[in-house]
Amino acid sequence: MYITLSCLRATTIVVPTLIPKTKTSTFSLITSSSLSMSTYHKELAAAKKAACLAARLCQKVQKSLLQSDVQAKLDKSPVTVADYGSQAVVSFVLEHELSAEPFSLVAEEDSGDLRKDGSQETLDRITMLVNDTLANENAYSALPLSAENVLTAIDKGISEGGPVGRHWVLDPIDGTKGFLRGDQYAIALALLDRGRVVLGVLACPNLSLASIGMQTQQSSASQIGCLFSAVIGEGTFMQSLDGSSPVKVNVSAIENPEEASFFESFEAAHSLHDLTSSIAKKLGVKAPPVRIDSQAKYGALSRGDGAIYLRFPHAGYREKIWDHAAGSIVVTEAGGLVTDAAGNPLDFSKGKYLDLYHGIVATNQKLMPSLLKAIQESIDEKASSL
Ligand SMILES: Nc1ncnc2c1ncn2[C@@H]1O[C@H](COP(=O)(O)OS(=O)(=O)O)[C@@H](OP(=O)(O)O)[C@H]1O
Ligand SMILES: [Mg+2]
Ligand SMILES: [Mg+2]
Ligand SMILES: [Mg+2]
Repeated sequence: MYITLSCLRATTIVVPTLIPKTKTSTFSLITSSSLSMSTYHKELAAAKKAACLAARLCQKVQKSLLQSDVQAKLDKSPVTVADYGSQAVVSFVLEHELSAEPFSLVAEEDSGDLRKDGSQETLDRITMLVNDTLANENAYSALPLSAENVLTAIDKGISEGGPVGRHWVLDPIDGTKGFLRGDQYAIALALLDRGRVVLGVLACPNLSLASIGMQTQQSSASQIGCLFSAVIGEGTFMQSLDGSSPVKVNVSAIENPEEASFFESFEAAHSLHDLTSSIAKKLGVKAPPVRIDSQAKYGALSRGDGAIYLRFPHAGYREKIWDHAAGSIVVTEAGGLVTDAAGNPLDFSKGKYLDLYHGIVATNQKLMPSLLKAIQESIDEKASSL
């Protein structure tokens, strides 16, 4: 039996489907034995709803991006009306769907620049986008939101996180540069419970439902827009952003590194492409790197499109938890491993930043030992050549 799951219906339960698993597919469908009410089912439904609504806002903006929609932050990185609007929508929806729980949100954006003189027009545009996005949500009596309400919703993301209690972690648009290019980006939302990631949702509006891996022929007719979701101990699922039934996904089972392909940042400034190419060479990887923006890389990895994700930022860069929290649980619940370059698990309990040895590595359990060895050799060689 099928029941369509709309990701916008916050209370919908995952429903069993009974189609046999194909030999080549890394997807498997949910069986009735896996149907259980998880500890985080309410939070998962709210997170999916928030991410889908935010994705809708982002899609609307990406279709008709105006020059005035884009600004530079203090660190010179770009931010758009969609980053702010997405953060306001997610913050508002989570707080209203889970009103019985204390609400703490660690998020990338804040309203500082929007409160400055000369920002009124931008703020009005964001407020209009947020209200348009939430217009059909009749359950929210607080609508329509004023500009001040929108600023308040954005600033709920001020929490520092940490090892105590629950904290939502949000990147309202991960891969803003990809978003601006019309390429990949993700709305990445996770829940920390006592410092551990227990739930993650990744909305990837420009990612096809079909594989983007090297070996698979891409169909231009493939539907675009994926929603990945994972709850601790329950696996990772993928569905279309407009609400198909979720299918269970698994990371690649490839054991021979020569057959593996790897993902890395599109932006060379975000990861040392020369180091990753040396690692790939040592491993015997034949395929060229697949460079795509954002945590869409984690989503693609979770369904086996590629076998490895390598991320080695330039010296001095500190990774933020919102760039990895949702993606890491999406991969680990699909059977993969996500560690730093020494094989240590990522520690999300330290506040906004991750303390890492060199970089972040994700792959399956079989490939990880040889991958870590190749990484260490490449790091040592690079250090001795300096
Ligand atoms: N110098 C440097 N090094 C490493 N990482 C950086 C750097 N600067 C930014 N960022 C973060 O990278 C996030 C974008 O993710 P990706 O690198 O995977 O995508 S992309 O290739 O850059 O498009 C991006 O996330 P968003 O700001 O949400 O887009 C940043 O948090
Ligand atoms: Mg980001
Ligand atoms: Mg961002
Ligand atoms: Mg940013």
